[in-house]
Amino acid sequence: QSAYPIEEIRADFPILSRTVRGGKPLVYLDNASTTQKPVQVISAIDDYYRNHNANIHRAVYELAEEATGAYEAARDKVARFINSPSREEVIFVRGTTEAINLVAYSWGRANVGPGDIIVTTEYEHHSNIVPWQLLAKEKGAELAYIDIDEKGELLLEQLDEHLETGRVKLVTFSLMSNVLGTISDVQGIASRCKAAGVPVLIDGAQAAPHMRVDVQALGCDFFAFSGHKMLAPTGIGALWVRREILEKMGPFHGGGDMIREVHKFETTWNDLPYKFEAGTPNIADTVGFGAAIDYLEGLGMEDVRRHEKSITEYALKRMAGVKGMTIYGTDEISRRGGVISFNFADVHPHDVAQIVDGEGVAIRSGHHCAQVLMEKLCVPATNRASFYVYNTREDVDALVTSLDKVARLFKLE
Ligand SMILES: Cc1ncc(COP(=O)(O)O)c(CN[C@@H]2CONC2=O)c1O
Repeated sequence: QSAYPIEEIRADFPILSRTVRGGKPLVYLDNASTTQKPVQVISAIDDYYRNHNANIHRAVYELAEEATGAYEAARDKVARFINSPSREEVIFVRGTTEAINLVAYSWGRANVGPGDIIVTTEYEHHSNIVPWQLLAKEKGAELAYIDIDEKGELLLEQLDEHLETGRVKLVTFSLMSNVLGTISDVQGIASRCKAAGVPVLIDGAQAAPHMRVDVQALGCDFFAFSGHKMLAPTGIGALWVRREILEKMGPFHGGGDMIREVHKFETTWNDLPYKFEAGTPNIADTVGFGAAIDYLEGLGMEDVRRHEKSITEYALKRMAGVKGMTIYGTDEISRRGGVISFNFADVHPHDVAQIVDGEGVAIRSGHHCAQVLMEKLCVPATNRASFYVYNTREDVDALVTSLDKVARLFKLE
């Protein structure tokens, strides 16, 4: 669409001018793994260390006030970005993995017991399966799955069956699959869980960077996502918890800042959200997270999603013409994010990625931390191309040209 300032956007990402493999222009199509950073984010971090660096929340000198102000301003930006009812419900964590582990530890241990069921789905990332396996094993609870159909859509009648047992204590799922791109029927899940009085955790790692997220409209109780998948540095992300639940949760880590008073044998906790932010946090990268949100808000999440739908639709069409290609997931573009996983007949994905890399195109080959899904697809791994705000149709053309080369090399028909 003409209004989308793709050239100005690309100029904001120095790394996109790189060449690789002997002078070939970099075509970066592994955004589901991590995204590149605009100069606005890089400069925000640089400026913080050059001019405002101090530890936060404690000292009274001006530098510390500036550092605290920058850190807490980032929290306000995150709260607005996900339409949280308040800033106190936003906890900074390292990323989605830590966010989900915090819920499993601080909420799960106090609320899940023997015979209880935690429901998740077949297409989850390991960070939304393994913490629940650990909790279930420790508590004598059970893990249950919602299966997917051949198009990667969740079979919600299975959720009904699990809920009918009356033993379900949590339903936890990805709003968008990082492998299939499937955008799940969150209204269908949340309405069923609300009717059954069961809390919902949404893994928003793949969704939050790519579509407007409104935790109030989603009707979830926990929402986890990572900064590095949305133009921000690694090592910073956020967990949103509905206040009524958060107020009842015990702390995750003990230490400085999360306390009010420490005596030899008794300690009282700090207010929300600081009760869940022990120790010196990742201040500079949090400031970078805020700058990334400013950048995305500047583009507008509706335009981000519109651009990605256009690129993904174009990619699906062009890739369908490549010989020997199998594409996983739905071709219903309104239910698919900017992620395309695919395989070539019996060519190992690592061989495909290697040949494609030789043409300067960076895609991912592997199980994408979703081995339960790989079992379902009956493949050890897939190739995955994933798009973001700076990708172009020319990037897709470069991908398809390199995939045609794979088809020729392996004489695929
Ligand atoms: C859906 C989903 N959930 C959880 C995570 C874990 O996030 P952190 O690693 O930031 O804690 C990821 C990361 N996506 C991975 C990262 O590498 N390749 C991927 O697809 C993800 O895509």
